[in-house]
Parts: sequence; structure tokens; C-alpha cells
Amino acid sequence: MSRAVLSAGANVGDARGALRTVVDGFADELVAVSQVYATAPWGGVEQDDFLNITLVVEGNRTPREWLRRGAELEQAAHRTRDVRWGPRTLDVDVITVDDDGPVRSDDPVLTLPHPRAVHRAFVLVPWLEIDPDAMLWTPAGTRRVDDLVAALPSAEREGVRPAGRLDAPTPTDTSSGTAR
Ligand SMILES: Nc1ncnc2c1ncn2[C@@H]1O[C@H](COP(=O)(O)OP(=O)(O)OP(=O)(O)O)[C@@H](O)[C@H]1O
Ligand SMILES: Nc1nc2c(c(=O)[nH]1)N=C(CO)CN2
Repeated sequence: MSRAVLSAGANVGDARGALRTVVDGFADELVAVSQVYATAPWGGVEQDDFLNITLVVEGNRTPREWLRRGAELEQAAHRTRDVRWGPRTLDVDVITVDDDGPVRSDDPVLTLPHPRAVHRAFVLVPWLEIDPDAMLWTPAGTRRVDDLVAALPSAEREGVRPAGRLDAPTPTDTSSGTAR
């Protein structure tokens, strides 16, 4: 048995629907899922905001099998790889795997813990929602996720905004003022 933290994101097409396929795809192994967050794009590519969720899953899978299942769901969402850190229909990242302690790997196919998670409010803020005591191994030592979030630039934190639960109806946009 291992426990994994996964991050899913989408900003092309039906992003909320794509995130729902991840929750459905891991339904039998799901321990917790955050609400949806609308997040400013990370990584310097100009593009639409993302929707992101973080999930905790547990089951009889190796780290590679968590990655493979995520990749299957990306493919089902017709994921294409064009621009690094660019727009996508669905991205599923493995953030950590715990198997009697955090799995550490420098393998480029699956690097664990995910080396960029520590810089990503769109991963850490939803993770904290579902696990307020979460810890993350970093090369500088094991850190509390709440401390990592507190250490991020405030603009990064403020770019991550609650956008409702996945099972809730999509919030209606009341800002356009077109109803008359
Ligand atoms: N922890 C990990 N989670 C997901 N993919 C990983 C991980 N470590 C290595 N990879 C590899 O990274 C490759 C590229 O992944 P992807 O295209 O999703 O990158 P990205 O989302 O653009 O960037 P980032 O890796 O910064 O999230 C994948 O084919 C996968 O094998
Ligand atoms: N806010 C946010 N930014 C991103 C995301 C993501 O899921 N959310 N995924 C990316 C793909 O590598 C690049 N940038």
C-alpha cells in the first residue's frame, strides 16, 4: 500500500469536466480531494487561468503506477504536449508518494517528490486544505506545507482563489452585467 498526493490542472476546454475525470478515475482509491481553485498561470507562459485540484489517494500501486494512471487520464482528455508549462486540457502530476516514508527519486521519468511543487501555490494551497499537517521532503530538509505556503511571495498565494467544489454546480459569473 502506498499513499500519493496528486495535483491536477486544466485550462483548455471543459477544465472542470477534465478535473472530474481525475476524481472519477481514482474513485476507488480516493482519500481526499480539495475544492477547485482558479489559479494564475505559473511558469511565465501567457495563457488563461487554470483550474486546479489536489488529491490524496491510497492503494496498491507503485509510484510508476500512480504516474501511469495519471497519464492515462491525460490521454483520455486528449492531452497534447506543445509548450512547456503551456496550456493543456489536463495535467496530472505526482507530488509525493509515501511508502513507509517519503519515496525519493531522481529519475527524470518520475522525480519524487515533484521538484517544483515547493514553488507552486496551486499545488500547496489545495493540499493544505485537505491535509493541514502535510509535510514535504525538500533537498533542504522536511518542511511543513503551511510554512512553505507562508514563505511564497504573496502574489503567488493571492493567485490561487477558491472556485467551488467539483460536485457543486459551476458558479455563475455575476460580474458581466449582461442580464437585462
Ligand atoms: N513527479 C512527477 N509527476 C509527473 N510527471 C513527472 C514527474 N517526474 C517526472 N515526470 C515526467 O515529466 C514528464 C513531463 O511532464 P509534463 O509534460 O506534465 O510536464 P509539465 O507539467 O509541463 O511540467 P512540470 O514537470 O514542471 O509539472 C512526464 O512525461 C513525466 O514522465
Ligand atoms: N496555475 C497553474 N499554472 C500552471 C499549471 C497548473 O496546473 N496551474 N500547469 C502547468 C503545466 O506544466 C504550467 N502552469
